[in-house]
Amino acid sequence: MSAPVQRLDVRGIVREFSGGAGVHGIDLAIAPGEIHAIVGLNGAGKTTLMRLVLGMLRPEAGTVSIDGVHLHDAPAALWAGVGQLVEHPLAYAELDGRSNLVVAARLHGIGRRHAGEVADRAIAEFDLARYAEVRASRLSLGNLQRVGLAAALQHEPRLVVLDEPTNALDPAGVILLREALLRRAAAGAGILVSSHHLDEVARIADRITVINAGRAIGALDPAGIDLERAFFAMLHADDLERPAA
Ligand SMILES: Nc1ncnc2c1ncn2[C@@H]1O[C@H](COP(=O)(O)OP(=O)(O)OP(=O)(O)O)[C@@H](O)[C@H]1O
Repeated sequence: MSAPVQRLDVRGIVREFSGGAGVHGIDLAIAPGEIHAIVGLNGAGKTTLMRLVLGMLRPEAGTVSIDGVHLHDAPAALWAGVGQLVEHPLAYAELDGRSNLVVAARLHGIGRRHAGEVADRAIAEFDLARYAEVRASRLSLGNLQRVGLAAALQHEPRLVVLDEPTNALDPAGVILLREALLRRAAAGAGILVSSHHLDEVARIADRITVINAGRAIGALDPAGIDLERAFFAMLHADDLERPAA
């Protein structure tokens, strides 16, 4: 029997910056229905890895496949099945929240007739009704983040990539996002998420990969009891083994 197609399959990906920073050969796979979290200190390479996965950065070596399709062969339609929030929330400052969502839905291949309906569902899902008609430029950071997350998830992507998505969220937003991700995973999406909040990650992730100095150095057990201690022990052992360049 052939191996099932992974939502995301990253093999030996490398992108090095001057001074030795970057990503130095990471393998990572996400099966349908799986939530895979990456954790690491500031500058470990999480965002760089996500930018490589999304084709925003070109790798020097290694491959990325989404649903079995190599990125360099990827038709535009493949991106309609991806939802991402890496760096700034997608938002046109002069458009209100709902209009931003309609534009994002259209960009992800949702037809004109359905885009409004999709946006309205996302507004309900992220509790944005009060802000639907507020210009993006006037939204608080957290509400802008909610709009960005809604835009990343509303078209029901098969692969979701989110970089530190809870950073600007209030506790209610954190819960809404958690539920939104669990629903997508239950429906078969693969989800890659980075975070600095080990406890939050442990609540939703099936797998947690630790990134240090541009490498994947091990996994944390989401059901483990003292994730923080295990995390720092892993970093410490890796730093001893491979002193900083
Ligand atoms: N375009 C670039 N040119 C040079 N160096 C870069 C570039 N992009 C990232 N880096 C460096 O690569 C390393 C990894 O950065 P990256 O943003 O991937 O880390 P991160 O794990 O996402 O960190 P954080 O938790 O702070 O967001 C850092 O040392 C960063 O300064």
